Amino acid sequence: MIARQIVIHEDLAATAHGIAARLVTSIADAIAARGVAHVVLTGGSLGIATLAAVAENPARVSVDWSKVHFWWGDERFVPADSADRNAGQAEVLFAALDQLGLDRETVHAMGSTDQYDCAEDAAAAYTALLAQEAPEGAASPAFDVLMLGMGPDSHVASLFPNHTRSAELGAIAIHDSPKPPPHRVSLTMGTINSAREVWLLVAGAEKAPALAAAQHEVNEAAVPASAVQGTQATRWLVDRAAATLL
Ligand SMILES: O=C(O)[C@H](O)[C@@H](O)[C@H](O)[C@H](O)COP(=O)(O)O
Repeated sequence: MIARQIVIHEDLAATAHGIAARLVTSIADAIAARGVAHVVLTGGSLGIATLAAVAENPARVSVDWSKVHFWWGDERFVPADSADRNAGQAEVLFAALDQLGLDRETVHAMGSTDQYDCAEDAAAAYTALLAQEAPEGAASPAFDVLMLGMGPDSHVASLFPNHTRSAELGAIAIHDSPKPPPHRVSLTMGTINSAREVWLLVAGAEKAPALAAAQHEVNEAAVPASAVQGTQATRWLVDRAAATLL
């Protein structure tokens, strides 16, 4: 049975700290069970606030961070040092974990315009990297936790309503993104839904209609967030303002 859960927290800060505590515990559980943890990170205000909360969570010292692989659900295809890069914004966590054994070789950033001529090439390289770390016969690691923000339009990763979709596994290039910047790399819905647990991080009143729509019926094209599902659990970790229409 796939667990489906909605947890309502008081506000954005409480949501970030609640998710951080849950994440540290889930990572410790994965390492205890399988010797390794694969975690997919997300940008966005709540996504980055969550990483900052992990960086100061007292339980972080109990995790062997050298056994953790960090991946990304999506990335803006911009220069490596652009403030738009999710990977750069996550330094708030990585810098804190450097002292706790984090191996930067297992922080798998998506490619930038410094490395690749086009988003297609960056996506192909990420697809290859996912396959390299995947168990025999799989296209990507069975992510223990895959976190996603959700836009007010119900987009997740860089999968926007009635925009580019792919039935393939791995990462794809996105162009003409309705939200700037226009060029991005994103995991596909199939790869997102291959994760053991998918957590949707949603805060703010402007998200209330999309959060309600995502619970209503599955419609991947019109409401991408509605189609997200982990193989073991799907958790909507939200704040009170986002939950007003539930
Ligand atoms: O790539 C992007 O443009 C953002 O990262 C985006 O996908 C974000 O995760 C959601 O829109 C939620 O963002 P907020 O938490 O800031 O609302």
